[in-house]
Amino acid sequence: MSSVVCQLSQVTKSFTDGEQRHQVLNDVDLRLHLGDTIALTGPSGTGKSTLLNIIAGFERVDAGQLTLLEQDTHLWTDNQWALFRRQQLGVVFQQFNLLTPLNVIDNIRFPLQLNNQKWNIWGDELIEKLTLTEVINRPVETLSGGQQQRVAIARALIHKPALLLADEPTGNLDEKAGQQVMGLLCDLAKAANTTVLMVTHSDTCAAFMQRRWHLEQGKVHE
Ligand SMILES: Nc1ncnc2c1ncn2[C@@H]1O[C@H](COP(=O)(O)OP(=O)(O)OP(=O)(O)O)[C@@H](O)[C@H]1O
Repeated sequence: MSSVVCQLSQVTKSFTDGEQRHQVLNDVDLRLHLGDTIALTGPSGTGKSTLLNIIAGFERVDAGQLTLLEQDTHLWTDNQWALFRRQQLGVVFQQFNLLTPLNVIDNIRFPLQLNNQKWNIWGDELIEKLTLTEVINRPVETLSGGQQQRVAIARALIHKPALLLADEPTGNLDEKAGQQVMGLLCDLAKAANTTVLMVTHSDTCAAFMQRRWHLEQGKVHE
């Protein structure tokens, strides 16, 4: 049995809007093993991004347990969360979220710098496979959407994180660019032995993942 990268046990989360309490997650149990690739689908507003935010430590659970790399996060300090995010987590968003004053190579290098690591052959491979060689010195804001998302994937995987969280990574791309990005994301995550949890509204994108989970009315169903 491969190791467990992320486990949620009876996780509950709600938000308060004025007088109203809105229960988003209701006793959610799930487990991600090393190398899993999972698509998370579900109607708009059901809590898919909230679930990713909880796993990334940007939101805290109301009740239940979140285990990351077999450590209970309940008592993690802000520093422990920062270390987990820096060393073990990659994120890809719909809006790319690149560092716009920087060029392509400096965006990709950024996580390595945070971890005091040097550029290595994996970085060269990422650039080649993501066909970024020609644009390596260009400011990222001058690139197409597809190119920017390929930079975001390189930046998310450069430190070979245990877990990649992707929130509608193809949402801003046309179908052709979206499928290309999905294929590359899957191949490179596999090469890095990175587990992927990806939120998507697209059946085509979900089909790139090994498994699919559906979030509705506070529960995750396989
Ligand atoms: N920080 C917050 N404060 C208050 N309510 C929030 C907060 N974050 C999310 N919510 C609410 O929680 C619910 C779930 O939001 P979330 O963004 O997780 O849904 P989603 O499934 O990702 O939606 P979409 O598919 O439209 O992106 C929504 O009703 C949203 O308004």
